[in-house]
Amino acid sequence: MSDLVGTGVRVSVPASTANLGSGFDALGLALGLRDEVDFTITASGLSITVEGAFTDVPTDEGHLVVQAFRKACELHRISVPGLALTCRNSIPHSRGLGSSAAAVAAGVAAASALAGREPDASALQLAAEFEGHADNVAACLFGGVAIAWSDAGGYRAVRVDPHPDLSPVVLIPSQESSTKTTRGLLPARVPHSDAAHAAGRSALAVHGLTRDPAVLLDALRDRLHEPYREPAWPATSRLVAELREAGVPAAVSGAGPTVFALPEGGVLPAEIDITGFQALAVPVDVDGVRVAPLG
Ligand SMILES: Nc1ncnc2c1ncn2[C@@H]1O[C@H](COP(=O)(O)OP(=O)(O)O)[C@@H](O)[C@H]1O
Ligand SMILES: N[C@@H](CCOP(=O)(O)O)C(=O)O
Repeated sequence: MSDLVGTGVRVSVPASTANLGSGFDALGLALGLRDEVDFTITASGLSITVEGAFTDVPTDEGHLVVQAFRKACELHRISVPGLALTCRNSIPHSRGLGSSAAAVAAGVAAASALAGREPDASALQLAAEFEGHADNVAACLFGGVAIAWSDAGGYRAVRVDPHPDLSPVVLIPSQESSTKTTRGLLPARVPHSDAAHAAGRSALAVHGLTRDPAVLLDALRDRLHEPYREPAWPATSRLVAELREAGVPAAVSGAGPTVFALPEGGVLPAEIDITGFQALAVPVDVDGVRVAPLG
């Protein structure tokens, strides 16, 4: 019998907004909207309880948190005879707010904790390999602004402190959009001038997110993914354009269809028409994943 039976951890994971416009597949920002998952190691079987606003997920081995947890347990050589999971979901699914990255990060962080480890570079590697988007995963694990990349050694990221004046508003439509589907809209090649545009703007975005938010209106403009994905969410593209026109730094959040905006003081100009979107002011999250023993 595993000596873990009867023990457990509570994991709290933040939402994240990836890309920040010009930083396609590279930049992420953690947001203070959290899912919470309780993992209890039992003698046998699998039970999953899902509470909260977003409950339409499998309740068997197909559950994303379970899949990531099992994979990470294998890596840490942890034997888990049975598992009881209670999920309290607040991050909207398939809206571009990193719900899948949060689910995977929760599973990986729980296994790390049972192995007596803090979530570290190997947790990033495992979670990003599993989920596919290191920009979301790094922001979710480590909080703040993530700069992510990959090389022959795997997925890497650095965390930088966000500027304290960032006051994000996310505008969430009821429409869902699958990240996998909209990645299929991206071309294999882009013009050299668009690549150069992205290099400059994404470097500027890091400066804006950390040192000088005044440059963000320019910095968040993108040519690498937003124009190609527009057919999947035309209303999102219109709202991003309207916000930029009004001087508000804005971008498509992740693979959409949520709109990410940084209005001054966290208040959108009254003239912006947000019909069809739910506006939610969410603070920047600086903590990343939190893990505590279940008591
Ligand atoms: N908390 C969760 N528990 C289980 N599965 C989840 C959870 N969050 C997300 N998922 C899975 O991930 C899918 C959404 O992933 P994706 O299309 O990448 O969108 P998002 O931008 O929300 O990450 C959901 O349909 C669901 O299958
Ligand atoms: N860089 C990825 C980010 C996907 O984020 P999500 O929150 O929509 O899953 C992409 O743009 O595909």
